Amino acid sequence: MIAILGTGKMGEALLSGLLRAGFKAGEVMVTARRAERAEALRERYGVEVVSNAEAAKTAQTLILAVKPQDMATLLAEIAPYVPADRLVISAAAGITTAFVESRLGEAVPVVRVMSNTPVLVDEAMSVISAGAHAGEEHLRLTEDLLSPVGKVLRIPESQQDAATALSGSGPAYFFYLVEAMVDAGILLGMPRAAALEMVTQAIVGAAIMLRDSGEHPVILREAVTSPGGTTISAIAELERHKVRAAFLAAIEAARDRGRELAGG
Ligand SMILES: NC(=O)C1=CN([C@@H]2O[C@H](COP(=O)(O)OP(=O)(O)OC[C@H]3O[C@@H](n4cnc5c(N)ncnc54)[C@H](O)[C@@H]3O)[C@@H](O)[C@H]2O)C=CC1
Ligand SMILES: O=C(O)[C@@H]1CCC=N1
Repeated sequence: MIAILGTGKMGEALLSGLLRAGFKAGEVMVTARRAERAEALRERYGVEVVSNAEAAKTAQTLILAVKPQDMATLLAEIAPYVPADRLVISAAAGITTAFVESRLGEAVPVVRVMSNTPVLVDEAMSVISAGAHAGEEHLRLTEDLLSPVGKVLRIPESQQDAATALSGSGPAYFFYLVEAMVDAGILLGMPRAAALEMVTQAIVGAAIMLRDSGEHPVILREAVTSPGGTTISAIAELERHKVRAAFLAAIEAARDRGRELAGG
């Protein structure tokens, strides 16, 4: 039995992924704070919605998907019911395996995961790191849960905040870029729906080329950038507005925020 504790946006995305991957609704239980949320999850997925204590007592694998700010309260609630033969997977930004371990009291195996919302279309990027009491077997179990819904990569825990900033938040930067490009289409007099369709297909095509061609992104960009042509005029403006520097600073800020979250 697998339990997802705190079934918000990420928890629900993981739940739907597990069900698509072949888990039966009877093999997954979830917890939710609000009664309407519990009812919606029950109705949508046919899963049992239980208390955190009940989930901790029953499930062999616990996936903690509350916000970092709510993690201490959740851990205090479940600590009396989590013996050392369970696997605890923490999906929260910033929260270290040591933070979870210190609050569970026993030598519980903890695996830290940072996934992202493309889990909804089985294209997640999930990075995982083992805590002090987690071994190969626990990393394998975590990979088995996550690989049906995307890629899984093992990384040292010291890189988790950087990974959160890159791939955890990554989809948000991409949607932001789409919004900006669609606005540019509007500026040029394009109908919004047509602009969105063009931008979406350009980006999906580019993403698939990047993934499947094995080419470096610089080579792919250069192939679009004709001498004296249109693309270099756009790139010159992006450089003038320091878009690359903005990305470096933005992703560094996200990494720093992840570090702060563990403390508060
Ligand atoms: N949204 C995203 O793209 C990603 C989120 N994450 C991580 O996933 C976690 C959840 O994020 P979101 O889903 O965006 O937030 P959210 O606010 O949608 O979900 C959190 C859920 O936990 C529930 N909750 C809080 N305390 C609870 C408790 N004691 N017992 C039961 N339920 C409780 C809340 O009611 C809420 O439904 C965060 O730790 C975040 O860092 C990680 C990767 C990507
Ligand atoms: O914004 C956040 O804190 C979470 C973590 C990564 C993506 N969303």
